[in-house]
Amino acid sequence: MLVFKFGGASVKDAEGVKNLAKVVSLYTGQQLLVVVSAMGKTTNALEKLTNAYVNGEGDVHEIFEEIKEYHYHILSELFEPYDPVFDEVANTFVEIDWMIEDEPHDDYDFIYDQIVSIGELVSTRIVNAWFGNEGISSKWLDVRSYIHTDNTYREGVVDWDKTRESIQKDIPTLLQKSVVVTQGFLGGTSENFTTTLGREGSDYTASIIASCLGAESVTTWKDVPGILNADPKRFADTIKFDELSYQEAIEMTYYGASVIHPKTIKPLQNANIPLLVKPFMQPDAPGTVIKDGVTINFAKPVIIVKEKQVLLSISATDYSFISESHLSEIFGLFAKNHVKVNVMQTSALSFTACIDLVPERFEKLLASLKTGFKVKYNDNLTLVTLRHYNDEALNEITVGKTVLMKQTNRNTAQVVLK
Ligand SMILES: Nc1ncnc2c1ncn2[C@@H]1O[C@H](COP(=O)(O)OP(=O)(O)O)[C@@H](O)[C@H]1O
Ligand SMILES: N[C@@H](CC(=O)OP(=O)(O)O)C(=O)O
Repeated sequence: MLVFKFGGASVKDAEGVKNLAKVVSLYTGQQLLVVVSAMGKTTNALEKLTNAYVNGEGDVHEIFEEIKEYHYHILSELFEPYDPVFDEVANTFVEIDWMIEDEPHDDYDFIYDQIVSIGELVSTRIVNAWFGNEGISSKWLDVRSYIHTDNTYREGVVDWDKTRESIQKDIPTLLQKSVVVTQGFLGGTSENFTTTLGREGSDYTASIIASCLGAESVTTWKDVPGILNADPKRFADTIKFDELSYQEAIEMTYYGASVIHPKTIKPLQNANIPLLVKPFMQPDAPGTVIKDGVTINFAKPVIIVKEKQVLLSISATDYSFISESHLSEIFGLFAKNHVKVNVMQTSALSFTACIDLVPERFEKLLASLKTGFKVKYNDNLTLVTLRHYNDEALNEITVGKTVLMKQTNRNTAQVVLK
């Protein structure tokens, strides 16, 4: 069986939904499970809606109307006015209406997941209904009953045993009868609340399902020809990799290559399932295959750019040397606040860490660090990682910028730039 993943860019409008069905039609006769993300930039819009509802940042109803309008416009281009899919979509959106009727009482991350998840629930309803229209026999599946997580909202941790059992129990039989359409990015807790797996987590969903079912391969359909040595939106003259090893792909995504979610590769490597990254507008193109036993000579370095970085400098209040017990306390606070360290350095008197700016988490981290340490920070920075770097590439990347931190080893160079 095959697992396909279609991201937001592939279903950003009615043409995208039609194209998705055309791609799927090329695989008629194969057992196929299709994972779909929210349409276009819907997750960003739902994040805005959550911020408006919880923090009063904007007009909740106005933002919600725009989200509904966007989806109803796509629906009107695909279906006749009285198609049952209109009610399915309305019944899904109503969950948000119920939530925003009351004042927000719950934790931000919990509310975020209950609201933001609606994007995938709606997009899969639309894709599934369009399959019906096109004569593709399909079944809509609520992934929250199959991918079981703990209650770490916004970063659900998968309970692999429970997930494997649920997926293996039902899905193989369903796949014998029709294409299965399900949501990326979502999971469910044991109390039946919705979790999300981290932004851009739909690739990971495809990988979880494929690994539980021992799929032949996973294909993520993208708006790029495959995996390139750098993001083509930032760099000209990129080159495509025909093949990559699991190891290289893990390193690239770990450092922030946003083309694939970082958690995607490992489960596939463990089960020896190849990951294909292919362009959804050119389904016959070879794309990039990530698999075992690939060695390549990197003609150009791999460049990974991460924006919205913060460089934190932490010292002891009595100006004593930074000791192991200080570090242990600092890392305890990073872990407690779910803040990931991208690069770090210690000197005699301070510990410096480059982290992603996730505003709500950062504020909490800062407050707790300040109870025991002196903290300074610089925000709005960029972290650039070069894999298989050379001095020329490293110099080029830093031209006209101030380097606030630099770290190199044999394979990888990292610079934090202002
Ligand atoms: N090394 C890279 N190779 C290809 N694309 C990259 C790379 N790094 C970043 N990207 C970006 O990833 C985007 C595709 O990923 P993404 O937007 O997550 O897809 P989707 O949400 O549709 O699954 C591309 O449009 C490109 O701008
Ligand atoms: N919709 C979610 C999950 C996801 O993976 O989306 P995409 O496949 O469009 O990156 C997000 O935007 O984070």
